[in-house]
Amino acid sequence: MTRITSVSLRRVLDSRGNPTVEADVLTESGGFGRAAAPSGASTGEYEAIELPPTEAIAAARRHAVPRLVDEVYAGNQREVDAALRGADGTEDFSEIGANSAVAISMAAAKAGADVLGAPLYQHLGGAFRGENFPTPLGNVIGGGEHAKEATNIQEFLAAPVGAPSVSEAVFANAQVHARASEILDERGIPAAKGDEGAWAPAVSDEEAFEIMDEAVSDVEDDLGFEIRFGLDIAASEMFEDGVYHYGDETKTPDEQIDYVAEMVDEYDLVYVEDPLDENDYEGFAELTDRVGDRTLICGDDLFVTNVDRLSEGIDVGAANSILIKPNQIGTLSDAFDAVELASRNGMDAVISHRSGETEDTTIAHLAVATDAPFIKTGTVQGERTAKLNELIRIADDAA
Ligand SMILES: C=C(OP(=O)(O)O)C(=O)O
Ligand SMILES: [Mg+2]
Repeated sequence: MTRITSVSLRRVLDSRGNPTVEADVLTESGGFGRAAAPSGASTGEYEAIELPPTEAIAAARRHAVPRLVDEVYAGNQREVDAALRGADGTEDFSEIGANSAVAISMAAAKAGADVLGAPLYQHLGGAFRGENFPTPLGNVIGGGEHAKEATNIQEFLAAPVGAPSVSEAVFANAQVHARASEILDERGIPAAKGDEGAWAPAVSDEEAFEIMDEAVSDVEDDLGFEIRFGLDIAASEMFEDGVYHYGDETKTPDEQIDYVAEMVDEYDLVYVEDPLDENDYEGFAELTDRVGDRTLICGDDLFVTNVDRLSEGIDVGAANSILIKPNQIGTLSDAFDAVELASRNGMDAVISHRSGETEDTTIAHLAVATDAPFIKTGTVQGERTAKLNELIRIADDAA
């Protein structure tokens, strides 16, 4: 029933206006799945390889499509993803491109779900999923690689941890985003938006902390449930010549650890992603030791959704959380393996978008399927609201 009869690939636009790979998968009983690859700007050094879409499509047509069509069942995700790995033959998908691989992997999952008549989150997560919903981490203020002339810290993320429902959480983040805009106006600070729709004002990180704190407190008072905030520091992007660059100022790795630990306590941060360079397992371990009892220290560029890098991190206690981005590793099976390894070791897996996105909503289903405590997928702006609105629909469907 779910035998794949066709895989087609095309170039479509992503949210930055760049081309990306979209895949359509059809099965013999008429099941259909469509998915598109996202794309990062602050990519980790150890991510699977994204090829220029035209090259990725040509290579996937040559190597992967013949191994899938009439050979593999879309309902068997492990088999689909093993065929993709076999077709590629490298560790990092440098032959067919992680962009082709992830688009096909996700499209096959959707085609499998379509044939089974199950929502994607249930097909991926099983009959017992749909009970728990992730708290959305909403990017409200940001800079780094996502916006020029803005904060050094890449993302200031609202976290409505006390929201009674996923819908109320989604709307709370939108309200924090709107309140941050008012505060910027009150201070006479103009702000464009970055790649993910966060405000990108030319303010210091210190001022961004203050604005975020005020916006979160105001909306918390208004809505009557707990809202905190967190960060994606994306520190690898700041790290050069052994120090972290904050504009003209620098911090040594020890100073960076002290700074992040102080911010965790001063602002009661619930989440800190990539506080240190992607090669500094020991620094991550020291920071996790200091503040890991009261906040999530999450590895994005550190782990790149890769079980080998995660295993190294587990050995030294480098973090208590991992960011999961399917396109960093290339298939849903690999992403699930990383989630499972993390949860077997008491770590939280947070599902995430990329800064370059499409209307694809797979990660909303993935977050519910894996019981993720958080999903990072923006706050406003179409390619972000596509996932947030899908989460609201999933909650309705599961009720
Ligand atoms: C979403 C992120 O940005 P990018 O997709 O640019 O890596 C991130 O760093 O977590
Ligand atoms: Mg990150």
